[in-house]
Amino acid sequence: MTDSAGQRQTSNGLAIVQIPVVRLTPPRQELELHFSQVSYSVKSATKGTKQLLHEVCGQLRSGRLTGVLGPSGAGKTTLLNVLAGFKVNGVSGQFDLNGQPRDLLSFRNMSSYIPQDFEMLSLLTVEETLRVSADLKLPTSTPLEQKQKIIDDIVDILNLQSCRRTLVRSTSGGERKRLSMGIELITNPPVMFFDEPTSGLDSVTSLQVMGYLQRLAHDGRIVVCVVHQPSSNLMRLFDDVLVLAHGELLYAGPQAEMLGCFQQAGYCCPNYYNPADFVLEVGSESSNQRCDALIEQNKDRHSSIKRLHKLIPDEQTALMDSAIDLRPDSVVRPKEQVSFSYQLCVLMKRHLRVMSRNLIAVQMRIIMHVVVALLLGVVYWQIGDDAAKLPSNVACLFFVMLFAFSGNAMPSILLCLQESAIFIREYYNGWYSLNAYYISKVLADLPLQFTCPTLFIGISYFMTGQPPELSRFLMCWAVCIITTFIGHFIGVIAGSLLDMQMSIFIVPASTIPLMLFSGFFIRMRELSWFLRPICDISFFRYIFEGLMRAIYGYDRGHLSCQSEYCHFKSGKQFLKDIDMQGDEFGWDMMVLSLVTLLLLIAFYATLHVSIRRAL
Ligand SMILES: Nc1ncnc2c1ncn2[C@@H]1O[C@H](COP(=O)(O)OP(=O)(O)OP(=O)(O)O)[C@@H](O)[C@H]1O
Repeated sequence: MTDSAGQRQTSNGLAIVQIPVVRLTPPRQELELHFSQVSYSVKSATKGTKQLLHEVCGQLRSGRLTGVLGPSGAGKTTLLNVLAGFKVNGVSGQFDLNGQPRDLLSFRNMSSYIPQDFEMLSLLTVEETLRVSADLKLPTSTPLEQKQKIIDDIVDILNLQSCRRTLVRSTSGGERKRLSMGIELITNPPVMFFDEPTSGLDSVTSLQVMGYLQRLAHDGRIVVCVVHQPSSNLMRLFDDVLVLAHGELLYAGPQAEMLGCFQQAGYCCPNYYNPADFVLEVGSESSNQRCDALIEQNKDRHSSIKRLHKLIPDEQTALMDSAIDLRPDSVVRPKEQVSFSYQLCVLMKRHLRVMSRNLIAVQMRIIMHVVVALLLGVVYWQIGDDAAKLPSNVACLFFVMLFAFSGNAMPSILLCLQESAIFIREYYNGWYSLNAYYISKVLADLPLQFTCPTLFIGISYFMTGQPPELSRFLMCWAVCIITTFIGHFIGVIAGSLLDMQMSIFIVPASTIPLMLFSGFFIRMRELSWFLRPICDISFFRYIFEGLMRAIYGYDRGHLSCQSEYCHFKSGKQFLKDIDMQGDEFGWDMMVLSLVTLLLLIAFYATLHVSIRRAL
């Protein structure tokens, strides 16, 4: 019987995955990656150097599904990263591809790596996600029909027809796993690495996902996947296995021969016992002689397979590693397939599409600006021209500054947090350059940076009764726009550099104290001499000064006085009293533009740091 998920029940009740008949063109070349004496160490702040892999040996072959097994903390993910070429610093040993020393860059070009937490943009549909992948990963010369055919084939192969037009965030865990495979399958890579592709899935969906992996392998690819604790059903799908314990390989070879090798070393698997559970239990034992026997046995087995290549001596390895250290980017990152302008165009379209669907960071932000502007208008209704209410009007303008800044800084943190991991993965897969991502991100965010402050100042300016002069309105609008830019860039810088908790703490903690030096809470001449320089670097000072000058400067003349006594009747006199005399709006804008420029540069540097840090 076949169910809707494409599964058939056998007479003994086991679910068997029905793989659709559509096939991607099998990879042309047969590959065999042999690795020997591979070690990997990291420098840790507390313990000096820590060795995570100890001279492991084994091989990966086309047409075979290889499972990486081992207890938690054994080094499975680390080994996968090293084999895939994602980790280069601190790696030593020999990697041979079809008998020749592996060229890391071309290997990275022909392989794909699907991490456990494969981040995708949740506001694109399944088909749109595959299309972006096709647009950026296939050469520009690929005709549109061919791209569509590849997408259709992948949708069929991975059984994604039913959710083709569903947003990624609404898909099930299994569909998301299959989509992550689909994204990487666009280029039909001959080598695929998967880290825990079944994590978080139920046993039937896990079997289905593993069935797809087996199919990809049997089509002629090297497919390697880490599986935490495979059931006996899953275990049967593996052709080869790598069994890790404490960073050592206990066994690397065909699954059929695994239990025999363990038996030779004195470990006998009981009848009717899941072999995966058995090897995990052996691997969990603390190091003893029999485990050492397994490790030695595995090393002997693989050194006899490949004695032709001399190992890289330690000194030479160290040299190679330090060379890699200097320019890791160019070593592990394949070159982009499409031109810079095409990358920019695809990324812009994607950013805008995602933004248009982003309820919290975009739609709610727009609504919030309108609602707060109306509230401000009601609270400070028509006070702008009344000299008796001048202090209230100044508080109103201070609020405008505060809201334009924080109403954009905080939501922008969210915009970047969601995208950081995706950017790093796509960048390292050679989808686009850092410059293309940076420019598209800055440009695509611009419409929002103009819409929100324009709506906000447009409503609040007239409701609060500020002077009905176009030039003064435009000056206030310009200050609000630039304040929004500053808030936005501070938000995205924090969001791409720090995690959510830190960003939400750091942004207000580092900016709100600067408001003390804006000239609103205390006049500059009243500050202690050693605090005055802070006013010069507080961008809030220039924002507030700009708003004050726009409203009260430039020959505003006398304000109307609706009370018996008004202390400040002229704008000029008031500005003088708060140390903001002089019609220097241009100067304020120049400083604020400089701050924006510095933040733009800082954002670029932040993206650069985040890609270096990911290596
Ligand atoms: N950068 C690092 N610095 C120090 N130790 C690390 C670092 N990365 C990994 N480790 C340690 O290396 C060991 C292997 O980690 P790895 O993530 O490869 O294990 P794993 O077998 O995939 O575990 P799990 O199945 O629990 O995901 C762990 O003990 C881990 O704490």
